[in-house]
Amino acid sequence: MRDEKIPQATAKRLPLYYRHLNILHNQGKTRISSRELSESIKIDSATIRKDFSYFGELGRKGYGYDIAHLIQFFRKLLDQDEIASVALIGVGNLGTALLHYNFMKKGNTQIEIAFDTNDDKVGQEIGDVPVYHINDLEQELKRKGIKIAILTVPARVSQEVTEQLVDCGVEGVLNFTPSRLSVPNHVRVHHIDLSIELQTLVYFLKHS
Ligand SMILES: NC(=O)c1ccc[n+]([C@@H]2O[C@H](COP(=O)([O-])OP(=O)(O)OC[C@H]3O[C@@H](n4cnc5c(N)ncnc54)[C@H](O)[C@@H]3O)[C@@H](O)[C@H]2O)c1
Repeated sequence: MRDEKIPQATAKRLPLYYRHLNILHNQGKTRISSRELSESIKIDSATIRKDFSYFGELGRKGYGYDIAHLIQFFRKLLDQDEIASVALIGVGNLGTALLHYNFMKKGNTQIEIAFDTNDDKVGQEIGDVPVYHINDLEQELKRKGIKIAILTVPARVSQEVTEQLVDCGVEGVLNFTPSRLSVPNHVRVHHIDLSIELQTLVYFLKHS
């Protein structure tokens, strides 16, 4: 691999390539051109070639890409052989839906534990995931060595809960709340803001 930083946009597409290559592999395909890959994955072929170029020669001119080789390469790159344990904070409408959604079928992440303040939820198992009281956050996260959290609490408590998470050693937060969170430099926050995605879609429809 070249010794240069991979752009965030490229890094975000890697799991998509990995998932799609597995689908093609399961369909019995053994090799694919960047044009064919582009058509099936709906990303233009110049972007695919540029993304892949960060990792050296993954394909051959006139031959295309060997699918099994690419899968093996991306599996290693994305640490797919290791399962990342995740905690979910806030078992409301969205949190409950995510607990029922089985991440394992799609990748290498698994929600192992959930937390809430509501006594009606604490002690339940939702989608096979146990729900604990937020007061047990530190003890349970440290016991399980969990470093990634999904945040599905109301916006008004999101900063306070994030600070609790950071104090417990969490290094990555997938933030579903509309709040912009302040975190120390070593912590990474990814925002999933559905209203912004929708507004962006509306903008593109109007301006393209
Ligand atoms: N529901 C959606 O479709 C949706 C979509 C996108 C984003 N969001 C965002 O996701 C977040 C959750 O939305 P929702 O509809 O599931 O809300 P909700 O009110 O149904 O659920 C929030 C849950 O968080 C719990 N909670 C409150 N304070 C807590 C704390 N300090 N620690 C732990 N748990 C706590 C509550 O008891 C509740 O179970 C919100 O910030 C919302 O803006 C929701």
